[in-house]
Amino acid sequence: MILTVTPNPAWDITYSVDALAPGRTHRVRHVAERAGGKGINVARVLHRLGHEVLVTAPLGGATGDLVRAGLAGLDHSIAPIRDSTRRTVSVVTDGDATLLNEPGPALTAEEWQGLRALVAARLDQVSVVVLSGSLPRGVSPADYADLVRSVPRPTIVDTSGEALAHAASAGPDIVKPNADELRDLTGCADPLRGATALRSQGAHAVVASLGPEGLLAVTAEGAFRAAPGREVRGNPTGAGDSVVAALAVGVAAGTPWPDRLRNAVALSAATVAAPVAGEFTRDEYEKQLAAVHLEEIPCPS
Ligand SMILES: O=P(O)(O)OC[C@@]1(O)O[C@H](CO)[C@@H](O)[C@@H]1O
Repeated sequence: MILTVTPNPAWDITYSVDALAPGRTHRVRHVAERAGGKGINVARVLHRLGHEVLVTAPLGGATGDLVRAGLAGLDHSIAPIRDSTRRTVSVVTDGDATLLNEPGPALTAEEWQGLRALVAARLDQVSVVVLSGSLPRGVSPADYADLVRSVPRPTIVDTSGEALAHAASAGPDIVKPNADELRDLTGCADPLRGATALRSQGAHAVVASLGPEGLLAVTAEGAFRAAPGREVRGNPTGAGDSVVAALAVGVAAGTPWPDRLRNAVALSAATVAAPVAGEFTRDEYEKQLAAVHLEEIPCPS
């Protein structure tokens, strides 16, 4: 089983509009609402792929009740919290998404320990742990690194800023920043240099998502670039979560890096083609998989 931890889950609202213009009134063409937060999206993708998955998250208030109801069909273990779970809004135009993410509740030390206890209680059934998304207020990057360190299983971390820096130093198997997160953290404009610098801080592998250009990975088996071979337009929200889901499957199965990356790029591109985060069709996934370009590249010295 793959266990996902979503420290700051959300009720995700997706608005589709023709074009986005700040300061103007927008008539929304379509609204989609669902349980979200990165780890929950990862779990949904894993479930669609046929993998056994367990969602863990803190939830509270009326929004937390909505998220809990939205997890029907996914095995989940929830830490109750006093404050209300957040909402996130994704405004989607043709091929682009603008995100408005509320900060979410502050967790007390007891509530964070409650979440950690849920994770610990199920570890004996788990092959890979995915920790994904932002940290709630009240949880320090050091607390987060401590959680990563405490998990005696392969771990994949997708977060940003100080939380990413601390998590990387806790020695996870993979960290997956996007290009902006990598540049902000390492100060390197070149993602290859950035990924190499982040890996030297302790992560065993760094997989950077580069938007339409695909993925760049620096691993113990070498450095690779993987790019989609078929153009996709749609909603990029959740594309990174599909990358993480594919990497988790690859880690669980012990798949070699080039195949992990091919699967990750194809699944991510298929997710962009679907209207809401965490969705994809098998048909698009398979077409994308057949078209991925993968190359091994020299590691910078
Ligand atoms: O605020 P975070 O935790 O960084 O990201 C949350 C979020 O924007 O990420 C997902 C897409 O990856 C959305 O479904 C979700 O609401």
